[in-house]
Amino acid sequence: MASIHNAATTFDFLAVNCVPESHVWTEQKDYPVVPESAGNDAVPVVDMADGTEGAIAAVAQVAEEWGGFLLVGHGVPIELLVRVEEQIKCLLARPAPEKERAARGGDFKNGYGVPPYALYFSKLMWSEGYTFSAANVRSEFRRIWPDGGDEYMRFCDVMEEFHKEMRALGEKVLDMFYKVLGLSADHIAGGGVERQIRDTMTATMRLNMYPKCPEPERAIGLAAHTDSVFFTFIMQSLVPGLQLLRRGPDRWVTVPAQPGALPVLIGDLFHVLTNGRFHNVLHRAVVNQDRERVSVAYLIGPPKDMKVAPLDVAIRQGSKAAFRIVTWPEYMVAREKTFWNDGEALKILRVTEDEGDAELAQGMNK
Ligand SMILES: C=C1C[C@]23C[C@@]1(O)CC[C@H]2[C@@]12CCC[C@@](C)(C(=O)O1)[C@H]2[C@@H]3C(=O)O
Ligand SMILES: O=C(O)CCC(=O)C(=O)O
Ligand SMILES: [Fe+2]
Repeated sequence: MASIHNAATTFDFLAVNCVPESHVWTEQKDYPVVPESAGNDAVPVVDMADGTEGAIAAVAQVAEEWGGFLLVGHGVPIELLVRVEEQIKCLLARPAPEKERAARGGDFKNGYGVPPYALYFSKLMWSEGYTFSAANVRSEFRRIWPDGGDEYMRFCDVMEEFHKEMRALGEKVLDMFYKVLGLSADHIAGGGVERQIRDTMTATMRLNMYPKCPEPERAIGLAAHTDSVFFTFIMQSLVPGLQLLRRGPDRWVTVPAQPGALPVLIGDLFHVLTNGRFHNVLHRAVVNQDRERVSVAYLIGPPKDMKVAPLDVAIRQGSKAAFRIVTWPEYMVAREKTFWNDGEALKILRVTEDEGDAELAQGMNK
C-alpha cells in the first residue's frame, strides 16, 4: 500500500471541526467494543506485591489468555508518572518548526513523527508522537533544544528517572514471566540465555499524544497492531483509549485508566520465546471528543544482533520449536508486508510441518 505522507507531517488537529478525508478510517475491519470492566471482559490486574504461588499461576493464565494486563504494586511512584505526562505535553506543544527539525526519516530512525508502521497505510492516524532510544535521551533531545537550557534539563532528567525505574521493573516482570515458565531463581542467575536476555534487553520509548477529535468514530489514534518486542509497559493519562482484542467472539476490550496502574502488553518476540504459549496481544488506541490523551509505550526488546528463538524450557517434551531463529531487525523487515492483515505477521516465522520434521528449527539454547 502506498504511503501518502512523510514521517513527520505536522497537522493542526485542533483547527478542524470534522475529520478530513486524509484521516478517515471507517473502511477498516472492525469488531464490537466492550466498555470498561464488564464481567469476564474486565482487564485482569496483576499485583506485583503479591509473591504467592497463586499469583504466579494467575499471571500464567493472564499471559496465555489475554497477553495484556494492568500491573499494580510495582513501586514506580505515581508522582513520577505525573511528571512524565507533564513533560510529554510540554514537548508536543512546541511549535511545528521545532518538532519538524527533530523529524524521523532519512538518517534518523528516531525522532518526531508518525510511528514506522504508519507509512504502510493510506490514511493518517489521529495522533502525533516521538520515538527514541531510552539510553540516548540527552543526545536525542538536543535536536529540539540545540542550546540545552532549563527546559531541556528538566525534560531529560524526568525521562531518565522514568527509564531507570522502568528498566528495573522490566527485569522484575521478566523474572515473573520466567517463573511462570518454571525457571528457578538459580537458573535465571546462571550464565544461560535467560540471564543474557535480562542483562542486555533494550528500551525504546514512544511518546504518544492523541488530541481531542470532533468525530472520534471516524478516526483512529493508533491502528491495531502487536508490538514486535518482548513486552511493553504503557503509561497513560487518566483518559481511557487503549483497547485489547479478545478472540471468540472477536471484540475490543477497553483498558481502564487508573492512577498508577500500568498496562503491560506481551509482544511478538515473547510469543516466540515461549514457543507460542504467551499471547501477543493485538491492541489499538481510540480517541474521544472531550479530552486529549497522552501515553508512553516503554518497549523492551532484545539487542539488535541477538538471535531470538523459543527457549528450551518452553519447548514442551515431545514437541519442537514452532518458530525459526530471527533477530529483531530481521523480523521487523519481514513483518512490513503484513500490517493490514491482523495476526499474520508471525506466520512468517512459523516452522512448517516439513521443516519441523527435518529439524531445521532449534531452541535458543542449542
Ligand atoms: C522499538 C520499536 C517498536 C515499534 C517500532 C520502534 O522502533 C518504535 C515504535 C514502536 C511502534 C509503536 C506503534 C506501533 C508499531 C508497530 C510502530 O510502527 O511503532 C511499534 C513498533 C513495533 O512494535 O515493532
Ligand atoms: O496509547 C496507547 O495506549 C497505546 C500505545 C501503543 O500501543 C504503542 O505506542 O505501541
Ligand atoms: Fe503498541
